[in-house]
Amino acid sequence: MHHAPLVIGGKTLAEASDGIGESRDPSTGEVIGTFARAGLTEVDQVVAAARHAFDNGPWTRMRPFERGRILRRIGELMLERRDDIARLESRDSGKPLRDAYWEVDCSARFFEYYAGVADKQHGTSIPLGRGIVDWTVKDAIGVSLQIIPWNYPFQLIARGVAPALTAGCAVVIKPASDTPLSAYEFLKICQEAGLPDGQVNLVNGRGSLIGDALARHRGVDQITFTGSVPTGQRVLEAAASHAIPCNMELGGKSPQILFADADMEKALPIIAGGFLTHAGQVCNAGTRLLVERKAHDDIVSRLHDHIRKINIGRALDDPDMGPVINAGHKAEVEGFYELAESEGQLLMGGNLPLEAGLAGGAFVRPALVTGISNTARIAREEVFGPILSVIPFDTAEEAVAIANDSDFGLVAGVHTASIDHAMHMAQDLRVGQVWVNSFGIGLDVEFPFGGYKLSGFGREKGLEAIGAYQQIKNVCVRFG
Ligand SMILES: NC(=O)C1=CN([C@@H]2O[C@H](COP(=O)(O)OP(=O)(O)OC[C@H]3O[C@@H](n4cnc5c(N)ncnc54)[C@H](O)[C@@H]3O)[C@@H](O)[C@H]2O)C=CC1
Ligand SMILES: CCCCC(=O)O
Repeated sequence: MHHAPLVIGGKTLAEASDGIGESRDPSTGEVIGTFARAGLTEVDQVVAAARHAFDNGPWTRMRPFERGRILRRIGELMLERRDDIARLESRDSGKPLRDAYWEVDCSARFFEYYAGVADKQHGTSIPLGRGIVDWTVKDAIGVSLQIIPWNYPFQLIARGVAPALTAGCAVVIKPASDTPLSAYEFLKICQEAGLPDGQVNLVNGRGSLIGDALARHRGVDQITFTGSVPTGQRVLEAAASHAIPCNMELGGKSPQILFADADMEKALPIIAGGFLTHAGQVCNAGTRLLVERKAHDDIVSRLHDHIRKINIGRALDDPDMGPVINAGHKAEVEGFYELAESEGQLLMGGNLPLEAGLAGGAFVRPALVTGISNTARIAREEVFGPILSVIPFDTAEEAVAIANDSDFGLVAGVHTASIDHAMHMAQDLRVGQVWVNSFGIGLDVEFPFGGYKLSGFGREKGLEAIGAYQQIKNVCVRFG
């Protein structure tokens, strides 16, 4: 049985003021671990520890290339421990084992990538004429609070913490209570790689209690949040109470646009992967399929054949699709199936695993909804489950209009053989990222990621992410 303690200022605390929480395996419902649940007492302690590390610790004074070496070592240690971390993450979050391996590999890539960026944070020199020298420096913003959701806990810690450390920040991590275990593996790796005490701290606990108190704390200088829109809005209110900047990565209802000229054989697994990965519990899941009318019946029949064969099972057995995160979320997803049935036609796939031992698992079946328009609730609301709304269109202009008619604007996929269609979509879609003949490529940490509209603001990944953790200082010197 795993136990995740708090880590504050380098000290490991097995117990905390809000008691002990339990973490369950979504595949079976079994308790697989416990965690020390921080309360308000530890909120003050953890912010003080991060502040102390930032204001007085060695990281701030270390040369950037030396920071880079420690960041690189963190990535190496992740790869050395990938079996243990992937198995723990697969069990705790319910994602198929191969996806958990991908998550660890991707986390290591974040540290490799930002290790190389650490010593390249140049400022600019601004010409103001003779007798004046003016330049900018990129200063670390201070203490970064990272509020993490349950869908990709290990990877989303890496995604935010790597650029924060690269910029010179100290960090407080607040994981989601459904997936509290892998964050402690991350802390152990940081300590072993030589990261100074207090530079990264960990507090598990209730979002509405410690998440809110941390976001309001005057000792926090910046927040990176990934999660739902309503919680993100609460975090923004808390941040506004002391006027600090936030990176918000919220929900989506991302379109995949299929033109009749696309190579259907190639498009099919991409479209399916877009809404089935991690049982649809991905912020950028492609859950609206906009299909050119003449290809509608063909693709629906191919997709239905595909989802009929989906093997659903225990995450550690590496099925096509594992469970959703918990019984409460399963009930919510099933509520959306009922809604879909009342709004259109529901085509189900997969078979629920009924073996002994799996009855307590939070399994749902993948589904397609047809016979709806983009005004249906099922086409507008984020389900965070494996359900694809299929909507026909007649022209490229209509496809863009439907795609953009959404509260969200995270990503979009376009499947076409026409360069004109591809470029038209890339230009006019109101989303943070457009994929052409692909959707969510492998281990890429190099490009920016983030949304328009209710999908949030700020960018994760790539060189753009560093800016969230820096502020610009200008120095102007007159001489002679
Ligand atoms: N964009 C994304 O990647 C994600 C979206 N979601 C969406 O959110 C829905 C609900 O999932 P939840 O786990 O309840 O997500 P949530 O958005 O409530 O939780 C995300 C994180 O925020 C923390 N939190 C909760 N209340 C807080 C507060 N008042 N102040 C500060 N932090 C707080 C949570 O403890 C967790 O660490 C899902 O069904 C899905 O639709 C959930 C997870 C990830
Ligand atoms: C795989 C990256 C997941 C991103 C997210 O759901 O927030």
